[in-house]
Amino acid sequence: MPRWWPSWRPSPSGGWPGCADRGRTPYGRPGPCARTIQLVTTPRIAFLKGHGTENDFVIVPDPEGRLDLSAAAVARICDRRAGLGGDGLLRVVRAAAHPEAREQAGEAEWFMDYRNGDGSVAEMCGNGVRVFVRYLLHAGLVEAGDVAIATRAGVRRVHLAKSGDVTVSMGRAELPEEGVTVTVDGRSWPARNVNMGNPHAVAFVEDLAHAGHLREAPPFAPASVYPDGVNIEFVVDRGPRHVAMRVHERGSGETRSCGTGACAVAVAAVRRDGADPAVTGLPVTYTVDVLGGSLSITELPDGTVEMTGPAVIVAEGTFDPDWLTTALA
Ligand SMILES: N[C@@H](CCC[C@H](N)C(=O)O)C(=O)O
Repeated sequence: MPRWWPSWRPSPSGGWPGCADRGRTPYGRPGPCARTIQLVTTPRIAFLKGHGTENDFVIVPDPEGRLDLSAAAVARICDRRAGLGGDGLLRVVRAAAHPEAREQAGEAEWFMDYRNGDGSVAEMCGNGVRVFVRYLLHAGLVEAGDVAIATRAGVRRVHLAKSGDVTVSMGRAELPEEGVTVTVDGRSWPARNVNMGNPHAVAFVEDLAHAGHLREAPPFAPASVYPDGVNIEFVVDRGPRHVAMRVHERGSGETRSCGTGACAVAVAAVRRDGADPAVTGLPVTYTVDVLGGSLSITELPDGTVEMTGPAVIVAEGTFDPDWLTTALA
């Protein structure tokens, strides 16, 4: 049974709905309205905070899909000074309750509605999906073992134990021929185009410092290769089957890790190193160091990419209703 179970939304007028029809939770148990007057006037929407290799997220459980989170509201929640702070937001919605998931979720009961820190929608988040499943386990909504999660990039299968690292089957990478040239501070590199459900441009560089401050998205050309923007990874070698990366994430800026980015980097390194499992018939594993830790990425002979890494829940609480009403307005 989840500990936090939002079942309210602000009324269109900005106030909170009365409790006449809200006295019971979706499980039929008495809800707060049935118990105290104070909670009637201050209904609480839950949040949690979590991270995977320091790519951090605000988690908002919204099983019945009742919250209307505009881009501006997400950006406000993810603001590190005026809000809770996060690289992105994970809204936890039942697949059956979300129009983007209903048709394609298959056996997946839960849909990961991922938003970048600026409120933009992205297809997939590799660190996010591990944290998402860690939350489901924490809230008692799934059991340890294999769990299917619906995302905008399709269903992803996740293996999690009660504690420790989480493994995600990230699907196959797409490697369109056309790449781009990325430029920072007068230096340019060719970047490989790798799609892990979301778009990445992977540039092998001599020194990670050459990526500069990464406060703004580095320019790339031709722009037509990524009409919806791109995540850009800068990569150096650390040893055999071992690389390190920095990333500028579309919609979030420089982050301390990007799971889909680490997969894209490993897939590009596999091709560069002539270790393609489809050719050798052997799985190959790369360690990808990110600023916030390390991820282990394996490509299998059928082209499937698996990612293993940590997923941590840090805190849980409730939004101040007045603040949230303003943020959602
Ligand atoms: N941090 C994520 C990727 C999040 C989405 C990305 N910024 C995009 O817009 O595609 C990850 O761990 O994969």
